[in-house]
Amino acid sequence: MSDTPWWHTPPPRPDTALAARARRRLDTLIKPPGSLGRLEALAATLAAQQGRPEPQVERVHISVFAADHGVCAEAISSVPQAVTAGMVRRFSAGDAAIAVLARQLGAGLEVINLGTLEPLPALPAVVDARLARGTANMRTGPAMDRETVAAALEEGRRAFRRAGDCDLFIGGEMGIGNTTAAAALGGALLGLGSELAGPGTGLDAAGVERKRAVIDQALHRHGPHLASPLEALRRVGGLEIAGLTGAFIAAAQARSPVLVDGFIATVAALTAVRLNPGVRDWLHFGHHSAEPGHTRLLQTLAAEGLLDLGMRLGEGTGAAAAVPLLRMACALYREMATFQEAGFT
Ligand SMILES: Cc1cc2ncn([C@H]3O[C@H](COP(=O)(O)O)[C@@H](O)[C@H]3O)c2cc1C
Ligand SMILES: O=C(O)c1cccnc1
Repeated sequence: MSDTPWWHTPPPRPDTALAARARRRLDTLIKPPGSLGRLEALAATLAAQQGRPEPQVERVHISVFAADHGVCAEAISSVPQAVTAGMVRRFSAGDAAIAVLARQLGAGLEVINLGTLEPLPALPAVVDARLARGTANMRTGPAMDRETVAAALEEGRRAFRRAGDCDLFIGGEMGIGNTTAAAALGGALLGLGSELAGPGTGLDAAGVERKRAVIDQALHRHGPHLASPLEALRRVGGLEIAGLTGAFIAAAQARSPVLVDGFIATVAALTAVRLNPGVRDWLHFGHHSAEPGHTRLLQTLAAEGLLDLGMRLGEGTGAAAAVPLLRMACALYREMATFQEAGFT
């Protein structure tokens, strides 16, 4: 038995020989070299990650982690906290945005309730894994205790394992107040203050100022403890952010490519990379969110979102919207003729 927690175990490296082979093949296809732009790099990277000469993104699984936030007591969101549980019901009913997109893609969708304020009845496609009645208010104390953050990471790993043998994993989140937690956690990881805070669901300028003050007070209160990414996650993060973090690490450890969503999911991805740097090799970024702090997060991860549609919803929607591009990249790679096959000289 080792004392090192599972989330520190480095993932394998993608197969660079397969990536090189894929790039060579791409240059033989009937097009000017490089003319399919980032679709070419996508196909090569997916081949290397999947360990397959012919990459594919047929089987997609989406896990949406949901939880409430004690910091909502500080009036940092434009909507009431009860919307978190309300949306879990809509995910289950199949008429929320991510449920519609999952159907469009033929993707699996599972919701993991890590901590709505009130319990929910048993619902189709919802796993009841409530660890707490939401987090505690980060402004006045740690959001979670040590056991809870470890359990939330573990629930993320379990959710990924339930996804089974998929070609691509997407993690989404639902939690009113979680752009405050994500901005605080991102600020802690980057050694910033509240610069990453933005309107979230729709705060006005005065609301954003209030949100920034709450984040600055929380960061000040937790001070030097935030130097550890796990402590930062525990003190100013959220249950669903920890679930996402655990799922991303587990996916990388199992050689599964991950398509990261917007602002909150990217903070979880950054947390995963800080806990376990090799995770970065397994991440793709679906889009560039309209939440202003996303730009800085993507830069830090040397990442570029595939789409830039002004989306700012979360739930995994910005990642789901990019899946057709990944599918096209794979189809082009697999199905285009080579110059030789086409008889060109
Ligand atoms: C109806 C509704 C559905 C959502 N689905 C995702 N979010 C998004 O908004 C929330 C974060 O924003 P804030 O920090 O400002 O509360 C998260 O639940 C996120 O997933 C939603 C928000 C609403 C209102
Ligand atoms: O980019 C996101 O994920 C986002 C932005 C605003 C609100 N909820 C989610």
